[in-house]
Amino acid sequence: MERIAIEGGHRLQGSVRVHGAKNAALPILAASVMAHGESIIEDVPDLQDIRVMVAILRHLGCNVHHDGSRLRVDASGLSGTEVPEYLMRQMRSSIFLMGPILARSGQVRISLPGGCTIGSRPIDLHLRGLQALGARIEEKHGYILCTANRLRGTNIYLDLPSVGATENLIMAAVFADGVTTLHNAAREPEIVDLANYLNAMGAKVHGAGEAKVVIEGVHRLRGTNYTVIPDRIVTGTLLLAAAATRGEVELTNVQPDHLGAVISKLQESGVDVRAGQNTIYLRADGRPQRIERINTAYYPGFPTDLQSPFMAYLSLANGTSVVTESIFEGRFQHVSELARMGAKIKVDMRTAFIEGVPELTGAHVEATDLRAGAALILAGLAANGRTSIGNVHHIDRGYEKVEEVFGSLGAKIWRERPGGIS
Ligand SMILES: CC(=O)N[C@H]1[C@@H](OP(=O)(O)OP(=O)(O)OC[C@H]2O[C@@H](n3ccc(=O)[nH]c3=O)[C@H](O)[C@@H]2O)O[C@H](CO)[C@@H](O)[C@@H]1O
Ligand SMILES: C=C(OP(=O)(O)O)C(=O)O
Repeated sequence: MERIAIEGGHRLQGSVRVHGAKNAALPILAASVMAHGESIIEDVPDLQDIRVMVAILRHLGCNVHHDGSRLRVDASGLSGTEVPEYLMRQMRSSIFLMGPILARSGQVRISLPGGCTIGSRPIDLHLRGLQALGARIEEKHGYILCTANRLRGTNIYLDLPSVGATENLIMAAVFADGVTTLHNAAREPEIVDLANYLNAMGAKVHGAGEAKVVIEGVHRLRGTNYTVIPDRIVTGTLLLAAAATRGEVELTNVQPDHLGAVISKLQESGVDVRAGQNTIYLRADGRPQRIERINTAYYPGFPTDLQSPFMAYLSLANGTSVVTESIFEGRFQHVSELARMGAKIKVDMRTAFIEGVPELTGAHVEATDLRAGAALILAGLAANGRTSIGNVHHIDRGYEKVEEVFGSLGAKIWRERPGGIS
């Protein structure tokens, strides 16, 4: 099994370009099955989840050409309506195929998706929304079969602003008869990106990024050219790693507006962060100041995906910080791994109390999920001595060429493969 090794204690310094967003590219690729004609999608990151999505698209009969970060998808010959279980299980985003395939073909058969084990992650809101649009849903032997001759526009009230349910229902509603209004929709930037892509193909989605999204049904979508937004979670991870190593970095291809809550907390911790139009500069000189409170929340609140990297950073703070995880009930698995590196963190239900220590020490640790893995990289970069991180496949789901990116900023980080090093 591969591991990531880090010789800690080197300041991150320099400039790096942030890749396109996984969580935007995945629903956009799922939406591409709705078009007659080729879409050219730019700045798609080279990640394991993307490779799984490409495998699903090909299985469904789409023509997909992968050329660096440019993907050409032509779904004119879409023939399949079923996503096999072994592909469904490999990532959470396989669920995004449900709305588009149902909308285009009138039928879809899937099983429950995989993805990070950070909580129970039900899909009840996706299913109830599709039922409201007129789909029949049968759940049998671990499979979900959705059928509908025609979907009909309606009012849908989401109990909570789920990102995935909002995306699935917007996509399904694009081909519904009449108008669909989605209330209490999620407002994440990735939803705006999906709506922009759909609209570029001829859809009529209004209000994405607000709590009320209105979708006027259309009959057909055409292919288009589209560039995915920069990854705000990768941006945040790089900023935190630079801050934890008391470094100085400039990130390019970023959208600072998407990171308001994170930049504000970084500033509160005492680092100099300045946002340009598509750049962010950060410089950190000493230990972080403690943060009185971080509460993860739906966008534009503090993103749950940056909770664990921020906690790794705060484990070095001057004083005790308090972090509450409000979105996923199982997203503190990094705590016991950070403890192996000398972090002092106590957890009470959904709140962690992080008593900052002057230094972390390298250790043998395991990534339990994608962002927990990112937190361990960050801790390893700042720690004294050598850290070895296992279960690297989690990290590869969300960070492209992770050791090259950090290496280009001066980190001593490499991948160890059984029988060799690279
Ligand atoms: C591929 C992708 O974009 N993943 C992101 C997406 O995940 P994902 O789309 O899975 O997250 P959701 O916004 O749906 O989940 C938010 C909360 O709603 C609950 N819920 C969700 C759906 C449902 O039918 N019923 C239900 O109860 C979940 O258990 C969770 O507690 O948004 C999360 C929240 O920002 C991020 O952490 C993930 O990185
Ligand atoms: C939780 C995440 O991903 P997924 O929803 O794909 O499991 C994430 O990107 O942090």
